[in-house]
This record gives sequence, structure tokens and C-alpha cells, in this order.
Amino acid sequence: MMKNDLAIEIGNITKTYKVYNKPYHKLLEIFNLGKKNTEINALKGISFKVEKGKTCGIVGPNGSGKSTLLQILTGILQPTSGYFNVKGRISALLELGAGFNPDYTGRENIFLYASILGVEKKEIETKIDEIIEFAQIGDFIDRSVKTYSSGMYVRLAFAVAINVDPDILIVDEALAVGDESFQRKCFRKFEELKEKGVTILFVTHSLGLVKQFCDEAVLIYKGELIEQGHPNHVINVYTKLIAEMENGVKVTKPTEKSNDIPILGESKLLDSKQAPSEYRYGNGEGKIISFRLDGEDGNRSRIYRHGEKITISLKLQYYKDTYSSLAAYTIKTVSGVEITGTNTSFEGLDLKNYKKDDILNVVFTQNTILNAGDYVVSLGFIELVDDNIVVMDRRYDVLTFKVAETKKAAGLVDPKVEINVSKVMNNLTLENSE
Ligand SMILES: Nc1ncnc2c1ncn2[C@@H]1O[C@H](COP(=O)(O)OP(=O)(O)OP(=O)(O)O)[C@@H](O)[C@H]1O
Repeated sequence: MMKNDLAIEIGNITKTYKVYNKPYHKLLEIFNLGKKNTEINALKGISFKVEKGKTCGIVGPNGSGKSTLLQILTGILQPTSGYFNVKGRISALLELGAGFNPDYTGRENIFLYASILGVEKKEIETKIDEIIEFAQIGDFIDRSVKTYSSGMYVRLAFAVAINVDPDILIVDEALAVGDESFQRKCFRKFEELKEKGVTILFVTHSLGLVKQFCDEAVLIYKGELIEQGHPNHVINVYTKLIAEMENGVKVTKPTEKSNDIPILGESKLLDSKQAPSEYRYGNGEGKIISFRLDGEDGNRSRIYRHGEKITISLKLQYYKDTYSSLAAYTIKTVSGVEITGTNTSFEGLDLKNYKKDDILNVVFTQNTILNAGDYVVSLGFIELVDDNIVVMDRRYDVLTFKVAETKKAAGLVDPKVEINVSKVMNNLTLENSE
């Protein structure tokens, strides 16, 4: 029995595809004339749970097994071994318009698609206007869907999938097809479903979306679950994995946060539950040996007022002769949305020809353009080899700071607006001038 607060439970799921080079190879195998297939292990023992009402993002490089997993959860594929439990009505948007009959009209397909999702005709009749309105495909609703553009297809499929009152919604990257205004509409609908307590599982290559919408994330690589947890942490691990893949370094499973270099400056402003912990990686050929954050007039409290100048100082050490390198920082919200950041190279400053054991101080000074809130700083020390980035030391989420509410404002960034109000004329002069 699955625990009450769970919506999805996946236990040790594996999926092996058998691939035959020639169609008759399968036949030979059936008649026991030798093993003729190649096995592709798309999923190798995946286990995780998603609590009711949570939105969970699944990320991972191409071919990791993400779609295979979703297809198993929606019953399109059978797992080779393992089990899963899902609680409630599942609605899914997998491949583009999967479940549509091209010869049926849009309207007919709504009924067909809904019946695949297990929704009764009567229920759909009460929702059909809403679905058609959401899909915004005008008169095309009564034409056969083979005349639809790919955007229309996905709009209609999405309109059905999210308007059938699912308990669990599963979406596989399909949103990328719709135009921007439709995407925004879908995300508003996502928010609405989230508020209603719907559990959402979605695969995406957009890390920004994961940070923005997900309560948690899962990273799958080569059929294995590499990491699960807070989106910001999972994305840090994923970014490391991408860097390792690009640099041809053997991909390693994440280790616990590193504490090998003492962190200067001690004020932790967020409580330990809220504050992301440091996530560090790199080839170690250069290191950020220390860093600090200062406000104006020796303010080291890490609480700043609007517009206060802050300096981010990095002490870098080279462990080999390095022709070209850069130092970088980014500022993110606690949930991981990047707000600003730069590096020495973007600012036109080349760190060229430093030798083994050289130590540099790099000091970035900027105005706090941020509105009140808690922020997280990440640092990087990178070697540039033929314009490729080689991570020597990346220290994500090493510092937190707060901008105090000294002024009310909306959003994250203070536009430093100048306002000019001038009276043109009053009502009396207006009437007289007419
Ligand atoms: N029908 C199939 N027959 C054989 N191999 C398959 C089949 N479908 C998928 N695979 C293989 O299984 C692995 C996982 O594929 P899957 O499509 O699940 O990955 P993915 O993470 O969704 O990738 P992407 O991000 O590119 O959509 C890949 O190696 C893929 O080539």
C-alpha cells in the first residue's frame, strides 16, 4: 500500500529494449537459433517518490531515459522489471498529439483523447466549450486534425490534458512546440492546477522552468537516477555533469558538499533549512582559495540597503601555468533563478599568462540593484582553452546576503526609476480652452 501523502511511487524500474539489426533476426531468436539482439538498458533501476501536490521536474541529457519513464507511468510501455504506483486520475501530454486520429475532426478527437485518458463522454460534454476555448484553434475545431499545424495539434492536446481534472499531470517537453503566449497560458494553468493540489511531473530541457515551477527535481543520466532534491541543487549537479561531459571528464556521481576550504565571513542570514549549501566541483588546476562580500564603509553584515555598493572579492590560486582564464560570479534567488552575474572576460578584462603558484585578488564592485529579499552568490574560476570552458573551480551557493526592505517595490530588480510629475492644466483651464 502506498502512503497516503504520496501520488507516485516508482520502485526499481528497469527497461531493456531489444534491438535487432535485421527483421529476420527476431525470428531466428524466436526459433532458438541464437541470440541476435542488442540490448539497450534505457532504465537501470530507477526509484523515487513524489508527494501529492508537488511539481517534480525530470532533467537529464538526451537519451537518458526520461521519456521511457513517463511512457511507463502512463501505461504506454511495460517495464522490464520493477513496479510503480500512481494514485488518482493521470492525464498526460506525451508525444505531439499522441492519441489523435488524423481523420477525425478536432471536436471528435477531444472525445477520443479524453476516453484514452479515462474520462466519460458525459463529463467531456460539460467541459468541451472550455477545452475549445483554451485551444484557440477557431473554426479548425470542426476540420480533420491532419490539416492542423503542429502548434494547433499541441494546443488541442494540451487543452484536453489539463481540462479533464487530473490528479496527476504528466508532460513531456511538449510545451516547447506552442508559441510564447500559449506557453504562458499553460503555465498559468499549471499554477492553477498546483493550487488545486494536482501533482505534476514534467520532463524539460529548460532548467529555468524547473527552477521557476518545480518543488523538486530528479536528474536521470544513462538510465540511472543521479540526484533528487531541491531544484537548485539538482540543477547544480546537472550543470556539473554537463561540464564534465563537455570536457570529456569521466562523469562522477555527486559527493556531499565540500568543506575543504574554510569559508571566510560567517554570517548565515538564512536559516540552514532555507539556505542552499555549497556545491563545489572542478579539475583543481586553479582554486578559489577564499572570498568575501563587503558593503559600504566596512559593512560585513551581509545585510544591505537599496543601492548600497557591494564588493565580491575572490582570491585565486593557479596550480599550473594558464594562458587564459576568467573569474565569474552570479547572484541568484534562493530558489535558484539567476538574476545577474558577470565575469572578467565579459567585462573586457583578460586574465592572461599566469604561472603556477600565482595568486590573484579579483574584486567585483556593483550596486545592489536588487529589491528586498534573500540572495545567493556563486563563484567560478575557469580556464579558457580554444574558447572552451574548462572548470577549474566552481563554488555554487557559497554566500548568502539580504537586501533589507528600505523601500517598497515589485519584482526582484530596482529599476532606479526617475519620476517626473508635472501639472499641465487644471479642469477649469481645460474647459476654458475648449
Ligand atoms: N523503441 C525503442 N527501441 C530501442 N531503443 C529505444 C527505444 N526508445 C528509446 N530507446 C533508447 O532508450 C534510451 C532512452 O531513451 P529516451 O527517449 O527515454 O530518453 P530521453 O531522456 O527521453 O531523451 P530525450 O531528451 O532526447 O527525449 C536511448 O538510448 C534510446 O535510444
